[in-house]
Amino acid sequence: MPTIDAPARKQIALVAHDHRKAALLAWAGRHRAQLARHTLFATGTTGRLLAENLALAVHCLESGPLGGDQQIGARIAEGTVDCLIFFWDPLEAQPHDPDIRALLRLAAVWNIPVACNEATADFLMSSPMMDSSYLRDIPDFSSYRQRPA
Ligand SMILES: O=C(CO)COP(=O)(O)O
Repeated sequence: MPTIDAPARKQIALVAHDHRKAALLAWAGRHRAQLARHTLFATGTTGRLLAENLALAVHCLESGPLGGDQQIGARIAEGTVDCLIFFWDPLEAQPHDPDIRALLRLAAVWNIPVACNEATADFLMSSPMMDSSYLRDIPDFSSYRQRPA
């Protein structure tokens, strides 16, 4: 099975919907020192809040509803995301729901570790695999790519 070598310094994508941003900020504050050892990127507003409140270096993409979720999805397909922390809001419909579903779908396709709440995010951060090299299996899509049209 093909693998991607996720190095000790991970590329972590962070995303939170508006009603979940406070929870993500509180969570990120608890893990700030560890997060700072990785490469962080985020949808626009989430990234700005992380940078302003926690002084973390974050590559800010476009705001989610304006295409930020799709930008992260594209990076997943390109193999440049090692982990996704996505505090999505289970209690409010989002105008860009198709983009959100697409992002979560691509994370499943490419076997990306995903946390959608604090408890799972805690588990991810406490994993020894987060701070060391990790060989992530990716499915062998060669026969799918070569299927007859
Ligand atoms: O809507 C989002 C993810 O679906 C988050 O976008 P912002 O970080 O720009 O608020």
